[in-house]
Amino acid sequence: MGAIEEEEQQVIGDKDSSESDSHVLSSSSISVDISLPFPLLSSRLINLCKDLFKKWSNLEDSCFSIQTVSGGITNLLLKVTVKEENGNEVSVTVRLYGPNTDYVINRERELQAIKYLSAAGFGAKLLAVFANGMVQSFINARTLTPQDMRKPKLAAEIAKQLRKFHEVEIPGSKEPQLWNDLFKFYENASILQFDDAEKQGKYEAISFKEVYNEIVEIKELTGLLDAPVVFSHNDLLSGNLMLNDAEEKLYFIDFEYGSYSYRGYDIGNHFNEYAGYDCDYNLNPSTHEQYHFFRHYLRPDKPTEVSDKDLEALYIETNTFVLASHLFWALWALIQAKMSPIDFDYLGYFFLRYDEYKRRKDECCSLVRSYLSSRSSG
Ligand SMILES: Nc1ncnc2c1ncn2[C@@H]1O[C@H](COP(=O)(O)OP(=O)(O)OP(=O)(O)O)[C@@H](O)[C@H]1O
Repeated sequence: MGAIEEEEQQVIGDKDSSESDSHVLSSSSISVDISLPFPLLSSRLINLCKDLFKKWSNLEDSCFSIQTVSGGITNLLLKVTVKEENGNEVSVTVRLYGPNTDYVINRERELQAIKYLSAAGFGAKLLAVFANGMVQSFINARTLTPQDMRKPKLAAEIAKQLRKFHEVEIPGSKEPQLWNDLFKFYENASILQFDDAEKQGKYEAISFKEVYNEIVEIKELTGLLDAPVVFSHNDLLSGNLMLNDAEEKLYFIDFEYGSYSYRGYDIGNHFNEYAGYDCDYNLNPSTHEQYHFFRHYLRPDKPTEVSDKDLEALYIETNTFVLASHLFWALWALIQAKMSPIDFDYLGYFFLRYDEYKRRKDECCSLVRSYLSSRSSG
Protein backbone atom coordinates (compact mmCIF):
# COMPACT_ATOMS: atom_id res chain seq x y z
CA MET A 1 0.00 0.00 0.00
CA GLY A 2 1.01 3.65 -0.02
CA ALA A 3 0.08 5.90 -2.82
CA ILE A 4 2.79 8.40 -3.35
CA GLU A 5 6.43 7.91 -4.06
CA GLU A 6 8.64 9.29 -1.29
CA GLU A 7 10.28 11.42 -3.91
CA GLU A 8 7.00 12.97 -4.92
CA GLN A 9 6.17 13.90 -1.33
CA GLN A 10 9.45 15.74 -1.04
CA VAL A 11 9.04 17.39 -4.39
CA ILE A 12 5.72 18.90 -3.43
CA GLY A 13 6.59 19.97 0.08
CA ASP A 14 4.48 22.51 1.90
CA LYS A 15 4.06 26.20 1.49
CA ASP A 16 4.08 26.96 5.20
CA SER A 17 6.69 24.50 6.34
CA SER A 18 10.33 23.74 5.80
CA GLU A 19 11.26 21.63 2.77
CA SER A 20 11.98 18.61 4.93
CA ASP A 21 8.70 18.74 6.83
CA SER A 22 6.22 17.50 4.28
CA HIS A 23 3.73 16.27 6.88
CA VAL A 24 2.34 19.66 7.85
CA LEU A 25 -0.69 20.09 5.71
CA SER A 26 -0.84 23.03 3.38
CA SER A 27 -4.12 24.90 3.32
CA SER A 28 -5.80 27.72 1.50
CA SER A 29 -9.05 29.59 1.92
CA ILE A 30 -9.56 29.61 -1.85
CA SER A 31 -12.76 28.05 -3.12
CA VAL A 32 -13.15 26.86 -6.72
CA ASP A 33 -16.61 26.90 -8.24
CA ILE A 34 -17.27 23.39 -9.55
CA SER A 35 -19.71 24.66 -12.18
CA LEU A 36 -17.22 26.91 -14.02
CA PRO A 37 -16.53 26.12 -17.68
CA PHE A 38 -13.39 24.01 -18.02
CA PRO A 39 -10.94 26.74 -19.22
CA LEU A 40 -11.91 29.01 -16.34
CA LEU A 41 -11.90 26.13 -13.89
CA SER A 42 -8.39 25.20 -15.07
CA SER A 43 -7.07 28.68 -14.53
CA ARG A 44 -8.57 28.79 -11.00
CA LEU A 45 -7.00 25.43 -10.23
CA ILE A 46 -3.60 26.69 -11.35
CA ASN A 47 -3.93 29.67 -9.00
CA LEU A 48 -5.00 27.34 -6.23
CA CYS A 49 -1.99 25.06 -6.74
CA LYS A 50 0.37 28.02 -6.78
CA ASP A 51 -1.15 29.26 -3.55
CA LEU A 52 -0.86 25.85 -1.91
CA PHE A 53 2.61 24.80 -3.02
CA LYS A 54 5.42 27.29 -2.69
CA LYS A 55 7.58 25.37 -5.18
CA TRP A 56 5.09 26.05 -7.93
CA SER A 57 4.23 29.65 -7.19
CA ASN A 58 6.60 31.15 -9.78
CA LEU A 59 5.97 28.70 -12.60
CA GLU A 60 4.32 29.84 -15.82
CA ASP A 61 0.71 28.73 -16.23
CA SER A 62 1.82 26.74 -19.28
CA CYS A 63 3.72 24.39 -16.94
CA PHE A 64 0.39 23.11 -15.61
CA SER A 65 -1.91 20.76 -17.46
CA ILE A 66 -5.33 19.79 -16.13
CA GLN A 67 -7.47 16.78 -16.98
CA THR A 68 -10.76 15.53 -15.60
CA VAL A 69 -10.32 12.14 -13.91
CA SER A 70 -13.89 11.55 -12.88
CA GLY A 71 -17.17 13.33 -12.60
CA GLY A 72 -17.95 10.85 -9.80
CA ILE A 73 -21.44 10.62 -8.39
CA THR A 74 -20.40 13.02 -5.67
CA ASN A 75 -17.36 15.13 -6.57
CA LEU A 76 -15.30 16.43 -9.45
CA LEU A 77 -11.83 14.97 -9.55
CA LEU A 78 -9.08 16.55 -11.64
CA LYS A 79 -5.53 15.56 -12.38
CA VAL A 80 -3.02 18.38 -12.34
CA THR A 81 0.34 17.65 -13.94
CA VAL A 82 3.10 20.13 -13.31
CA LYS A 83 6.34 20.47 -15.21
CA GLU A 84 8.76 21.77 -12.64
CA GLU A 85 11.83 23.91 -13.18
CA ASN A 86 14.14 20.89 -13.04
CA GLY A 87 12.14 19.21 -15.83
CA ASN A 88 10.41 16.72 -13.52
CA GLU A 89 6.72 16.08 -14.01
CA VAL A 90 4.61 15.72 -10.90
CA SER A 91 0.92 14.83 -10.81
CA VAL A 92 -1.61 15.41 -8.08
CA THR A 93 -5.38 15.10 -7.91
CA VAL A 94 -7.62 17.96 -6.92
CA ARG A 95 -10.99 16.97 -5.55
CA LEU A 96 -13.76 19.56 -5.63
CA TYR A 97 -16.61 18.65 -3.34
CA GLY A 98 -19.96 18.50 -5.09
CA PRO A 99 -22.62 20.97 -3.97
CA ASN A 100 -24.79 19.80 -1.07
CA THR A 101 -22.62 16.78 -0.35
CA ASP A 102 -22.49 17.86 3.30
CA TYR A 103 -25.94 16.33 3.70
CA VAL A 104 -24.46 12.88 3.31
CA ILE A 105 -20.77 13.34 4.10
CA ASN A 106 -19.16 14.54 7.29
CA ARG A 107 -16.07 16.35 5.93
CA GLU A 108 -14.43 16.83 9.31
CA ARG A 109 -14.67 13.12 9.99
CA GLU A 110 -13.30 12.38 6.52
CA LEU A 111 -10.25 14.62 6.89
CA GLN A 112 -9.44 13.25 10.32
CA ALA A 113 -9.62 9.72 8.95
CA ILE A 114 -7.54 10.46 5.84
CA LYS A 115 -4.66 11.71 7.95
CA TYR A 116 -4.39 8.50 9.92
CA LEU A 117 -5.27 6.14 7.08
CA SER A 118 -2.75 7.68 4.77
CA ALA A 119 -0.11 7.52 7.53
CA ALA A 120 -0.95 3.81 7.79
CA GLY A 121 -0.31 3.47 4.05
CA PHE A 122 -3.87 3.55 2.75
CA GLY A 123 -5.11 5.54 -0.21
CA ALA A 124 -3.65 8.64 -1.74
CA LYS A 125 -1.58 10.92 0.43
CA LEU A 126 -3.34 14.05 1.56
CA LEU A 127 -1.21 16.99 0.42
CA ALA A 128 -3.38 20.03 0.99
CA VAL A 129 -6.86 21.23 1.82
CA PHE A 130 -8.78 24.26 0.60
CA ALA A 131 -12.23 25.74 1.14
CA ASN A 132 -14.18 23.22 -0.96
CA GLY A 133 -11.82 20.38 -1.58
CA MET A 134 -8.47 18.73 -1.16
CA VAL A 135 -5.30 17.85 -3.05
CA GLN A 136 -3.99 14.30 -2.97
CA SER A 137 -1.25 12.32 -4.61
CA PHE A 138 -2.05 10.77 -7.98
CA ILE A 139 -2.25 6.99 -7.90
CA ASN A 140 -0.80 5.22 -10.94
CA ALA A 141 -3.19 2.33 -11.09
CA ARG A 142 -6.36 1.14 -12.77
CA THR A 143 -9.77 1.13 -11.15
CA LEU A 144 -11.21 -2.31 -10.56
CA THR A 145 -14.42 -3.51 -12.15
CA PRO A 146 -17.08 -5.40 -10.17
CA GLN A 147 -16.00 -8.57 -12.04
CA ASP A 148 -12.39 -8.07 -10.89
CA MET A 149 -13.40 -7.87 -7.25
CA ARG A 150 -14.62 -11.45 -7.15
CA LYS A 151 -11.55 -13.01 -8.79
CA PRO A 152 -10.20 -15.30 -6.08
CA LYS A 153 -6.72 -13.79 -5.99
CA LEU A 154 -8.01 -10.24 -5.82
CA ALA A 155 -10.78 -11.09 -3.37
CA ALA A 156 -8.13 -12.57 -1.07
CA GLU A 157 -6.00 -9.42 -1.37
CA ILE A 158 -8.98 -7.16 -0.70
CA ALA A 159 -9.85 -9.25 2.37
CA LYS A 160 -6.28 -9.03 3.66
CA GLN A 161 -6.09 -5.29 3.13
CA LEU A 162 -9.50 -4.79 4.69
CA ARG A 163 -8.31 -6.61 7.77
CA LYS A 164 -5.34 -4.20 7.98
CA PHE A 165 -7.61 -1.25 7.34
CA HIS A 166 -9.84 -2.36 10.21
CA GLU A 167 -6.81 -2.40 12.48
CA VAL A 168 -6.03 1.29 11.97
CA GLU A 169 -6.82 3.36 15.01
CA ILE A 170 -8.38 6.74 14.40
CA PRO A 171 -8.29 9.00 17.45
CA GLY A 172 -11.57 10.23 18.87
CA SER A 173 -14.80 8.48 19.68
CA LYS A 174 -14.98 4.78 18.82
CA GLU A 175 -18.77 4.78 18.97
CA PRO A 176 -20.18 3.00 15.93
CA GLN A 177 -21.84 5.58 13.72
CA LEU A 178 -23.96 3.34 11.52
CA TRP A 179 -27.27 3.77 13.29
CA ASN A 180 -26.74 7.47 14.06
CA ASP A 181 -26.05 8.03 10.36
CA LEU A 182 -28.99 5.91 9.29
CA PHE A 183 -31.45 7.70 11.55
CA LYS A 184 -30.07 11.06 10.43
CA PHE A 185 -30.53 10.01 6.81
CA TYR A 186 -34.04 8.81 7.66
CA GLU A 187 -34.93 12.18 9.19
CA ASN A 188 -33.67 14.09 6.17
CA ALA A 189 -35.04 11.65 3.62
CA SER A 190 -38.53 11.49 5.03
CA ILE A 191 -39.36 15.20 4.73
CA LEU A 192 -38.47 15.90 1.12
CA GLN A 193 -40.56 17.65 -1.48
CA PHE A 194 -39.90 17.49 -5.23
CA ASP A 195 -40.87 20.17 -7.76
CA ASP A 196 -41.05 17.53 -10.47
CA ALA A 197 -44.52 15.91 -10.23
CA GLU A 198 -43.33 12.52 -11.44
CA LYS A 199 -40.57 12.43 -8.85
CA GLN A 200 -42.98 13.58 -6.15
CA GLY A 201 -45.39 10.80 -7.14
CA LYS A 202 -42.68 8.15 -6.86
CA TYR A 203 -41.53 9.61 -3.56
CA GLU A 204 -45.03 9.58 -2.11
CA ALA A 205 -45.31 5.86 -2.86
CA ILE A 206 -42.71 5.22 -0.15
CA SER A 207 -44.03 4.33 3.31
CA PHE A 208 -41.63 6.04 5.70
CA LYS A 209 -43.36 4.42 8.65
CA GLU A 210 -42.43 1.08 7.17
CA VAL A 211 -38.85 2.19 6.45
CA TYR A 212 -38.50 3.44 10.03
CA ASN A 213 -39.73 0.14 11.44
CA GLU A 214 -37.32 -1.76 9.22
CA ILE A 215 -34.37 0.30 10.53
CA VAL A 216 -35.42 -0.33 14.13
CA GLU A 217 -35.87 -4.06 13.50
CA ILE A 218 -32.48 -4.52 11.83
CA LYS A 219 -30.77 -2.42 14.49
CA GLU A 220 -32.21 -4.66 17.19
CA LEU A 221 -31.34 -7.82 15.33
CA THR A 222 -27.74 -6.86 14.62
CA GLY A 223 -27.45 -5.68 18.22
CA LEU A 224 -27.79 -9.32 19.32
CA LEU A 225 -24.60 -10.26 17.51
CA ASP A 226 -21.91 -8.48 19.54
CA ALA A 227 -20.28 -7.57 16.26
CA PRO A 228 -16.78 -6.09 16.57
CA VAL A 229 -16.54 -2.37 15.96
CA VAL A 230 -13.69 -1.21 13.71
CA PHE A 231 -12.84 1.80 11.61
CA SER A 232 -14.77 0.91 8.46
CA HIS A 233 -14.39 2.13 4.91
CA ASN A 234 -18.16 1.83 4.38
CA ASP A 235 -18.05 2.28 0.61
CA LEU A 236 -15.79 -0.43 -0.72
CA LEU A 237 -17.15 -0.65 -4.24
CA SER A 238 -15.02 -1.49 -7.28
CA GLY A 239 -14.60 2.22 -8.14
CA ASN A 240 -12.87 2.70 -4.80
CA LEU A 241 -10.35 -0.06 -5.40
CA MET A 242 -7.35 0.55 -7.63
CA LEU A 243 -4.71 -1.87 -8.76
CA ASN A 244 -1.24 -1.35 -10.14
CA ASP A 245 -0.93 -4.61 -12.08
CA ALA A 246 2.82 -4.41 -12.61
CA GLU A 247 3.52 -3.92 -8.92
CA GLU A 248 0.52 -6.02 -7.85
CA LYS A 249 -0.34 -3.21 -5.51
CA LEU A 250 -3.90 -2.67 -4.36
CA TYR A 251 -5.20 0.70 -3.18
CA PHE A 252 -8.30 1.51 -1.20
CA ILE A 253 -9.41 5.06 -1.99
CA ASP A 254 -12.19 7.49 -1.10
CA PHE A 255 -12.78 7.51 2.64
CA GLU A 256 -15.73 9.89 2.49
CA TYR A 257 -18.03 7.51 4.30
CA GLY A 258 -15.41 6.07 6.66
CA SER A 259 -16.37 5.84 10.33
CA TYR A 260 -16.29 3.51 13.27
CA SER A 261 -18.83 0.87 12.44
CA TYR A 262 -19.37 -2.87 12.50
CA ARG A 263 -16.88 -5.05 10.66
CA GLY A 264 -19.75 -7.18 9.31
CA TYR A 265 -21.31 -4.05 7.88
CA ASP A 266 -18.17 -3.13 5.97
CA ILE A 267 -17.84 -6.64 4.54
CA GLY A 268 -21.56 -6.96 3.79
CA ASN A 269 -21.55 -3.57 2.11
CA HIS A 270 -18.60 -4.69 -0.04
CA PHE A 271 -20.44 -7.88 -1.01
CA ASN A 272 -23.49 -5.85 -2.05
CA GLU A 273 -21.19 -4.15 -4.55
CA TYR A 274 -20.59 -7.44 -6.39
CA ALA A 275 -23.88 -6.55 -8.08
CA GLY A 276 -22.08 -3.74 -9.90
CA TYR A 277 -23.38 -0.37 -10.98
CA ASP A 278 -26.51 -1.93 -12.48
CA CYS A 279 -27.42 -3.55 -9.16
CA ASP A 280 -27.73 -7.02 -10.66
CA TYR A 281 -28.21 -8.90 -7.40
CA ASN A 282 -27.97 -12.23 -9.20
CA LEU A 283 -24.27 -11.48 -8.84
CA ASN A 284 -24.30 -11.55 -5.03
CA PRO A 285 -21.35 -13.64 -3.83
CA SER A 286 -22.05 -17.32 -3.25
CA THR A 287 -21.42 -18.83 0.18
CA HIS A 288 -18.26 -20.37 -1.26
CA GLU A 289 -17.01 -16.96 -2.43
CA GLN A 290 -17.89 -15.40 0.90
CA TYR A 291 -16.02 -18.09 2.84
CA HIS A 292 -12.96 -17.57 0.64
CA PHE A 293 -13.04 -13.88 1.53
CA PHE A 294 -13.59 -14.59 5.26
CA ARG A 295 -10.64 -17.01 5.41
CA HIS A 296 -8.27 -14.34 4.11
CA TYR A 297 -9.83 -11.69 6.31
CA LEU A 298 -9.68 -13.77 9.48
CA ARG A 299 -6.27 -15.36 8.95
CA PRO A 300 -4.33 -13.48 6.28
CA ASP A 301 -1.26 -15.56 7.14
CA LYS A 302 -2.97 -18.99 7.33
CA PRO A 303 -6.31 -18.81 5.52
CA THR A 304 -6.77 -22.59 5.48
CA GLU A 305 -6.67 -22.77 9.25
CA VAL A 306 -9.81 -20.76 9.99
CA SER A 307 -12.27 -22.83 12.00
CA ASP A 308 -15.77 -23.62 10.69
CA LYS A 309 -17.17 -21.94 13.79
CA ASP A 310 -15.43 -18.63 12.99
CA LEU A 311 -16.46 -18.85 9.36
CA GLU A 312 -20.08 -19.40 10.27
CA ALA A 313 -20.07 -16.55 12.81
CA LEU A 314 -18.68 -14.08 10.27
CA TYR A 315 -21.09 -15.35 7.64
CA ILE A 316 -24.04 -14.66 9.93
CA GLU A 317 -22.67 -11.27 10.97
CA THR A 318 -22.07 -10.20 7.38
CA ASN A 319 -25.39 -11.40 6.05
CA THR A 320 -27.30 -9.56 8.73
CA PHE A 321 -25.49 -6.28 8.14
CA VAL A 322 -26.01 -6.71 4.40
CA LEU A 323 -29.57 -5.55 5.11
CA ALA A 324 -28.40 -2.42 6.94
CA SER A 325 -26.24 -1.54 3.93
CA HIS A 326 -29.27 -1.65 1.60
CA LEU A 327 -31.22 0.61 3.97
CA PHE A 328 -28.30 3.04 4.22
CA TRP A 329 -27.81 3.49 0.48
CA ALA A 330 -31.54 3.52 -0.20
CA LEU A 331 -32.00 6.51 2.14
CA TRP A 332 -28.79 8.12 0.87
CA ALA A 333 -30.23 7.96 -2.64
CA LEU A 334 -33.39 9.79 -1.57
CA ILE A 335 -31.37 12.66 -0.14
CA GLN A 336 -29.25 12.73 -3.28
CA ALA A 337 -32.41 12.75 -5.43
CA LYS A 338 -33.25 16.08 -3.88
CA MET A 339 -29.85 17.63 -3.20
CA SER A 340 -27.49 16.47 -5.93
CA PRO A 341 -27.16 18.47 -9.15
CA ILE A 342 -26.02 15.30 -10.93
CA ASP A 343 -28.39 13.84 -13.47
CA PHE A 344 -28.79 10.33 -12.11
CA ASP A 345 -31.93 8.38 -11.30
CA TYR A 346 -31.43 8.44 -7.55
CA LEU A 347 -35.12 7.69 -6.87
CA GLY A 348 -34.83 4.60 -9.03
CA TYR A 349 -31.73 3.67 -7.04
CA PHE A 350 -33.72 3.93 -3.81
CA PHE A 351 -36.15 1.32 -5.13
CA LEU A 352 -33.38 -0.97 -6.38
CA ARG A 353 -31.80 -1.03 -2.92
CA TYR A 354 -35.01 -1.13 -0.92
CA ASP A 355 -36.52 -3.88 -3.06
CA GLU A 356 -33.40 -5.97 -2.66
CA TYR A 357 -33.57 -5.34 1.09
CA LYS A 358 -37.13 -6.66 1.15
CA ARG A 359 -36.25 -9.61 -1.07
CA ARG A 360 -33.45 -10.71 1.26
CA LYS A 361 -34.91 -9.74 4.59
CA ASP A 362 -36.69 -12.95 5.60
CA GLU A 363 -33.84 -15.21 4.55
CA CYS A 364 -31.22 -13.12 6.40
CA CYS A 365 -33.32 -12.63 9.52
CA SER A 366 -34.17 -16.31 9.89
CA LEU A 367 -30.52 -17.19 9.34
CA VAL A 368 -29.44 -15.03 12.26
CA ARG A 369 -32.35 -16.06 14.50
CA SER A 370 -31.67 -19.76 14.07
CA TYR A 371 -27.95 -19.15 14.61
CA LEU A 372 -28.63 -17.25 17.83
CA SER A 373 -31.05 -19.86 19.14
CA SER A 374 -28.67 -22.73 18.35
CA ARG A 375 -25.92 -20.81 20.15
CA SER A 376 -28.03 -20.23 23.25
CA SER A 377 -29.26 -23.85 23.36
CA GLY A 378 -25.76 -25.21 22.70
N1 LIG B 1 -5.70 9.79 -6.03
C1 LIG B 1 -6.14 9.28 -7.18
N2 LIG B 1 -5.29 9.02 -8.19
C2 LIG B 1 -5.73 8.56 -9.38
N3 LIG B 1 -7.01 8.31 -9.67
C3 LIG B 1 -7.92 8.51 -8.69
C4 LIG B 1 -7.54 9.02 -7.40
N4 LIG B 1 -8.65 9.14 -6.64
C5 LIG B 1 -9.68 8.74 -7.42
N5 LIG B 1 -9.26 8.34 -8.64
C6 LIG B 1 -10.11 7.85 -9.76
O1 LIG B 1 -11.31 8.61 -9.78
C7 LIG B 1 -12.45 7.77 -9.58
C8 LIG B 1 -13.46 8.47 -8.68
O2 LIG B 1 -12.86 8.70 -7.44
P1 LIG B 1 -13.67 8.80 -6.11
O3 LIG B 1 -14.49 7.57 -5.90
O4 LIG B 1 -12.74 9.13 -5.03
O5 LIG B 1 -14.61 10.04 -6.46
P2 LIG B 1 -16.07 10.34 -6.01
O6 LIG B 1 -16.37 11.68 -6.53
O7 LIG B 1 -16.20 10.11 -4.56
O8 LIG B 1 -16.90 9.31 -6.84
P3 LIG B 1 -18.17 8.54 -6.37
O9 LIG B 1 -19.06 9.54 -5.76
O10 LIG B 1 -18.65 7.98 -7.67
O11 LIG B 1 -17.66 7.50 -5.39
C9 LIG B 1 -11.91 6.48 -8.99
O12 LIG B 1 -12.69 5.37 -9.33
C10 LIG B 1 -10.52 6.41 -9.59
O13 LIG B 1 -10.62 5.86 -10.89
